[in-house]
Amino acid sequence: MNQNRQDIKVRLSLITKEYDLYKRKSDKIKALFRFSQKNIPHFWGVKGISVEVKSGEAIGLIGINGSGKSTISNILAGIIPQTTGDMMINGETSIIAIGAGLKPQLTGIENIRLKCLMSGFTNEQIDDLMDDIISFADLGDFIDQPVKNYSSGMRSRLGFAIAVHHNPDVLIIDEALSVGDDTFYQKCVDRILEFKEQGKTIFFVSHSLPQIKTVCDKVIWMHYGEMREFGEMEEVVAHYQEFIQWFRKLSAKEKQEYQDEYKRQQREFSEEDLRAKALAQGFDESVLQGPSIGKMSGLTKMMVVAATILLMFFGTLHVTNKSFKSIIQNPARLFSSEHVMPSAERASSLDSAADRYTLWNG
Ligand SMILES: Nc1ncnc2c1ncn2[C@@H]1O[C@H](COP(=O)(O)OP(=O)(O)OP(=O)(O)O)[C@@H](O)[C@H]1O
Repeated sequence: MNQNRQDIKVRLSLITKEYDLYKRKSDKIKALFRFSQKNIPHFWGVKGISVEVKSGEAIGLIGINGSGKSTISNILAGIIPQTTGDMMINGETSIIAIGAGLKPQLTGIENIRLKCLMSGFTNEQIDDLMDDIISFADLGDFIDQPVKNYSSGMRSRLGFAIAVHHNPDVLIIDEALSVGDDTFYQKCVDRILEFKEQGKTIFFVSHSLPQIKTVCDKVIWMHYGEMREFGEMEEVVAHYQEFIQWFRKLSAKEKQEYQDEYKRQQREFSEEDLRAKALAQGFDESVLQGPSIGKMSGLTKMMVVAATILLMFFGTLHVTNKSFKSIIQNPARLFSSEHVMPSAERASSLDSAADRYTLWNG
């Protein structure tokens, strides 16, 4: 049992992602100061998934468009926080998604240096790695061009070359192999298989079932924010194909009704539903907590606002050198330019004035 626990590289416990569907950017800022989030439409992109993955396993993420695959890969990579749930990752992660983290204005070489510096490499280490990364990306003269001039396949090559040279413990690949040509695809697959042999963990998001079959041992089938199935690759892929065949046979109206119903469930999913899920899966209450500041309760928000006002008040007192007592006696003094000296300070300043008078006048 202990051995098994040590071997676990990634553990997701009831992970959710709730998106706020703001109409305008300004609504997002306004919401920070609102005590209730009730009037903002919500959408649960991920509705509480739990999974344990071991070292050396390659996990495929499959599912129709909008089922939550990229949301999970972004949470795993730390690009976005989960709304609730626990995530344990034993080691470093690196994500390869088309263009993820690449700065369009910088050249290929500049992007390599920037991403490596951000990952904690020294300039000497980067100099040692640079030729290998450039050779893996195989972009010719384009390596000196700004990334904004790259095709999606070229961005994917650069992203892949950088990520595999970071030597991460957990490699997340989000559709990045779908845009490369056959030669590059084979080079990437070989490197992924090498990683697996070294005991690294791979998460592989793809719509291509042949790619999933080449790379993955196990598969997570995502369906409208739920993990519909997690298990051996062959079995889950077969069930997914059966679903796709069934879905294709539906009429346009039936397809629409099916999608509308699941989307409704994603909009109306509630904390009570999540609590029930936690209970059913044997989790305790702590798994219902999350890191998101936007989801603070009304009381917490009030306390944060009160603390901020107090901080500003005492900060102003400190900067303007006014005493708490004098402001309580006359609050208008807080905004006046008059300097109110605390009594002890006033006494000592009177003493020193008297001393100066004695010194000068004898
Ligand atoms: N920033 C966001 N704000 C609101 N909703 C979002 C946001 N990002 C994703 N979503 C919604 O969450 C759901 C899951 O999206 P996600 O991109 O994870 O799906 P996916 O399975 O990767 O889709 P695809 O196969 O099309 O790439 C979708 O319904 C999507 O519309």
